Amino acid sequence: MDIKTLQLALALGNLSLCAALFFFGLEARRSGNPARVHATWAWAKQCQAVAWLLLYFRGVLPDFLTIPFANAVLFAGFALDAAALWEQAGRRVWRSHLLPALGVAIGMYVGAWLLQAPAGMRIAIASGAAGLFFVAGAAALGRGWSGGTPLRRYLVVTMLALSAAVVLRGLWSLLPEGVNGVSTLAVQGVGVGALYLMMLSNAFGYLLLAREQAQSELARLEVVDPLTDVPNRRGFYQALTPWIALARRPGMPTALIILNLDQFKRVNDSYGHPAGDMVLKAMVDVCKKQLRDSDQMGRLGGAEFAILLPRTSLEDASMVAERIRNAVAALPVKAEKAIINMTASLGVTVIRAEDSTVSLFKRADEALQAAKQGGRNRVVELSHQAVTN
Ligand SMILES: Nc1nc2c(ncn2[C@@H]2O[C@H](COP(=O)(O)OP(=O)(O)OP(=O)(O)O)[C@@H](O)[C@H]2O)c(=O)[nH]1
Repeated sequence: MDIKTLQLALALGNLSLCAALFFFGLEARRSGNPARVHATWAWAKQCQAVAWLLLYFRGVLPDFLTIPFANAVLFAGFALDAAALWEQAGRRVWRSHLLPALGVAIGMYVGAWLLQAPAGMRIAIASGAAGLFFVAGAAALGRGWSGGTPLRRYLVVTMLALSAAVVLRGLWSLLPEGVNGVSTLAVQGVGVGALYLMMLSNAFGYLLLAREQAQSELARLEVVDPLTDVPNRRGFYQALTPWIALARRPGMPTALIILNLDQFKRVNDSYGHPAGDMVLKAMVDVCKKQLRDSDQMGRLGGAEFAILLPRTSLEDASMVAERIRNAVAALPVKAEKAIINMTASLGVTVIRAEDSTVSLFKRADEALQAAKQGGRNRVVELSHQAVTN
């Protein structure tokens, strides 16, 4: 395959990825889920498609377009490829490293062109820059090496090998012509072929990271409440299980508080659902400020929360609950249209040796219902006696 055909294949390959990303974004917007994550990768593909097209038309279009400009756009595309991989790997700090590197690469290449340096020098600069950005991308994939899948490791090794091929092709161009008896065309072919394979490896690597990120987000949402960012019922039960087992052994008890915001339905009805959401988030912040790091708060659903207090007696847990009740009542929540005053009712109990999750929550719920029936804005411990109001 000659170089021109490979350049055209690279342009078309990147263009088809651009088209796929465009339609992916369209679908996402239609389903009300705007695709924000793929923007960097889409830019990378657009830059590369434009650059390869310009390179393909070398000799037809003016030199400044097909040499310095095309290469600068190509470097930007490679840098953005690496950036997209780093973003998918969860590290967005790439800009501080990749942007200066891109600036240096473009500066060196354009400088060499303006100074009319030999073509071999320009090729070496371009290959070095490309190799650097490819290694940066491979490093993003390689972050998960120890726990990585064989596919991930294969892609890292492939990308590193292709980076090495690209850099060696650049170094070869610095050698005096004819030294090795290898045809220049063959070496050029290896270089552009490596770039083609890199386009494919990069796409696989990117999609692999995107899939892993989506999977870990799904796994997180199974146990975390997306609104308040505390464990949901399932997550809270998971955190509770070892403490129920531990309650069968002698030692300090573990306490459980159930908190329900009073008349929360009225907030939604009067100020709207978004205001209700703001109140829920604010309540979590208020409660967390009253808790120790070792305590665990979860959202059981609606306006109901549970708080686990390891190594805490019933008396101490009631004091904490009372502190929370005071804090909730003392802090008005600023919503868009109003300042909302809230109160909360709380039921407190400790885990007993014979408890199961069901019996524990039944008791805590009885205490909570007693607080509601006693007039709300109060704490009741399992003895069903209101300790305060
Ligand atoms: N804004 C918002 N509201 C929610 C959410 N989940 C449930 N709700 C609403 O929360 C309200 C729960 O009210 P309840 O706890 O049953 O009752 P209440 O009005 O607080 O009254 P008492 O508990 O008896 O004091 C219902 O109106 C639900 O529609 C949510 O995620 N956001």
